[in-house]
Amino acid sequence: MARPHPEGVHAVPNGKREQFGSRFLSDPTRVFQHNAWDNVQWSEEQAAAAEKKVQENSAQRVPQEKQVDYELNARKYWDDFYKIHEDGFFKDRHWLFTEFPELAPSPNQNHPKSLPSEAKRRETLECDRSEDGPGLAVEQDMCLSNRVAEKTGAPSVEQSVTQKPSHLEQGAAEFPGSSATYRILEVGCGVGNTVFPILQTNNDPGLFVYCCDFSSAAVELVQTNPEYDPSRCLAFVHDLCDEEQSYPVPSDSLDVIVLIFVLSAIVPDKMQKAISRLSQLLRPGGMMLLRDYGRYDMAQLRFRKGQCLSEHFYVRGDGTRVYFFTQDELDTLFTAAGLEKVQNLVDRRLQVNRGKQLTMYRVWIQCKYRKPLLSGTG
Ligand SMILES: C[S@@+](CC[C@H](N)C(=O)[O-])C[C@H]1O[C@@H](n2cnc3c(N)ncnc32)[C@H](O)[C@@H]1O
Repeated sequence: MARPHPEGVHAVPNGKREQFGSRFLSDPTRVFQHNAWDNVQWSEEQAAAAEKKVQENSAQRVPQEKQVDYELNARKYWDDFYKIHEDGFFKDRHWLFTEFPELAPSPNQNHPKSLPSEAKRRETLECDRSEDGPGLAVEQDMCLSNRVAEKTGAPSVEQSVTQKPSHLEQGAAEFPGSSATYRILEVGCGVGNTVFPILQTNNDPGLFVYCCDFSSAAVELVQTNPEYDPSRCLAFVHDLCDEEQSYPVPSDSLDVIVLIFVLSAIVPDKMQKAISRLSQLLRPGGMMLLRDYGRYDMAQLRFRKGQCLSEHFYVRGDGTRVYFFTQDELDTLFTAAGLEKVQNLVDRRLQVNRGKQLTMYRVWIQCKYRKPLLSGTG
């Protein structure tokens, strides 16, 4: 262990794998010279202060009837979020291919986005969002998605919510993307900030990308994106907590499943079932990839009293919810689903607002878990 610095940061020890970049703060007087510092480790004092802050902001819980509303109307709160922000909120994440090369095992090296510069990567290695966006109820417009469905041949929003994929009913081998040789599913895809970089970067002709979200507003934005190509991609509405709803692919059919800042959005007691169901879709040797919020991330410390739903689970001002994980919790979720650990890392980053002279300590967790080659998973 390197010696803690009095200001709470110190450089990583020599020889440690530089997973998340390599700008280390060894001289704290230089903190405002760059926008971000990598692999920042916390002092005991800083960790204790974070724990105290969380104890304080979780002392008063959201009343039970409001908790029920946030659960029952979770989809509506996210729909409202996307109707307000459309596709302007989350940034495209071209760092994906550095952290998760499984998404583009044979990338087109000529594509400008396939090999992100370190500067670009620093800029985008986060999922930042407003914690207190206004909640605004807007009536759903299902017609747009149905017009899109007509144009693209994709299932309409209503169809994809209510219809079971026919191949599952009939046991047929045909399903969307069944002729592909490399299948990726992104769950909780939002407006496609992961999907479109994958489609741009991974030029494997055998690639097929499925992506889903329970917000029909988000899925519409994916389907209406000029880069949406139904011969390579299927966007559909799906609630990963809904055990009655089938995915449009059979068991053991996916090479990769991606979860980027989505597991944290669901209620903790539904996480295990959701991961176990997804695990069944992976082919033996297939990988589940996750990046999500870590315990004591700045976003957790910023919550005010009265926004806590249960331990480490909070509701934002706009009604969307977020959980802050430990590495062990994620390990338990994945291993209980029959997967084996390939990677489980914590990324501690110090972001700096040089104009306002502010420091922000971010904590993200990144995991890769594989379905064993010979197993009875589940
Ligand atoms: C923080 S956003 C991340 C979006 C996207 N993965 C990205 O990184 O840009 C969380 C996403 O999860 C979706 N989501 C939340 N709960 C879900 C559920 N039960 N089933 C499917 N999607 C869900 C939300 O609609 C939202 O798009």
